[in-house]
Amino acid sequence: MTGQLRLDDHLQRYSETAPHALAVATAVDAIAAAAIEIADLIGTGDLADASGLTTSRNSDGDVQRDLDVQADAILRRCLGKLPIAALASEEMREPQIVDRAARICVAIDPLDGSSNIDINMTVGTIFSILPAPDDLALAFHQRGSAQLAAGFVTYGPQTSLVLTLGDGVDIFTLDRKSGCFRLARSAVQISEAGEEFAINASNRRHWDPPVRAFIDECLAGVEGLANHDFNMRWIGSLVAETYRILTRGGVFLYPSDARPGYGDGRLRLTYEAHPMAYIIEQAGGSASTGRERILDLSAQSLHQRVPLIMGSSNEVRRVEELHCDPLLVASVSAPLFARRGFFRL
Ligand SMILES: O=P(O)(O)OC[C@H]1O[C@](O)(COP(=O)(O)O)[C@@H](O)[C@@H]1O
Ligand SMILES: [Mg+2]
Ligand SMILES: [Mg+2]
Repeated sequence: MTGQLRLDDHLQRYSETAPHALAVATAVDAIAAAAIEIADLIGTGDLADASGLTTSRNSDGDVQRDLDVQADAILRRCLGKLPIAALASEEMREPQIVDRAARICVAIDPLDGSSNIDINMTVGTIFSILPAPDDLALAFHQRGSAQLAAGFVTYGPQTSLVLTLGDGVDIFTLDRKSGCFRLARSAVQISEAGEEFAINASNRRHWDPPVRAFIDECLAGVEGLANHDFNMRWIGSLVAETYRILTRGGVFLYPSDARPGYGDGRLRLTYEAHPMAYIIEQAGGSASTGRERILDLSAQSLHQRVPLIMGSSNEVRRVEELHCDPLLVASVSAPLFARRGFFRL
């Protein structure tokens, strides 16, 4: 079937199955239409201009780029025509109540990784679709496990839409000639053991001991307790990192650290960590803060940040073990216990 199935056929089939399914399918279809417009916008014009800073900041204090604002406007226009109860965006201070009678709520990061746009790097759109609760004030305070669907689009060499409707993960690629998304990979699975790690290593001195111990293990490779070598990647774009993990396995970490404002890491729970965690788990991987499963968390505020460690289950589990056990952290740091140390020849 790969290469044959179009996203709209896939959605039509799905929309015949569950109570919220038609609303979810319509929303995904609208996001796909918006993504084609955003891909066109990114693909034309001067990237330096498009990445230009505006004078405004979003609710999280980040300076908005021209493209952040335009991507947000395109998505809101496409989604605004649909029966959606509430819409939340990284670029809006508060959620917008759209249609109180509707069955679903949508949260979006219109342009993820936008600080990279001027260097022609992959950026993307992330989305999370939730059931509409009776009290819409609680729309974006639900646990991640309540999500009905989640996905992201990458604007890279190819424009790809990664989607979970709660039954595995499929990847559709934009066929530019016909202007529609076609199935490229279905039932994507992440390997249990990973051989690549991704973290912004410039923050090493600010990390907590368990994170430092884990990265030290990765760096020690065959000479440490991990017992195999790792490669390292850091793209600085969550969508691109997640796509890589879905393709090659491995682990991504944006942990909390000691810098002011980074006590809960950098990534936002509702429209970054929740949808990515849902996708990663649906592909057989794991997603955690280091102490708790991401999908068990519910946000106290819309733009709440959360430490995010996700990818191949073995590596995520190891990070969790290190968070639970200070003695283990100490043993990793002690040269006597290294694989080729005093007690291990
Ligand atoms: O610049 P840093 O601290 O390495 O952060 C990079 C992270 O920030 C992000 O760009 C945050 O997303 P936004 O661009 O939507 O704010 C992620 O894509 C990426 O993983
Ligand atoms: Mg983002
Ligand atoms: Mg963004």
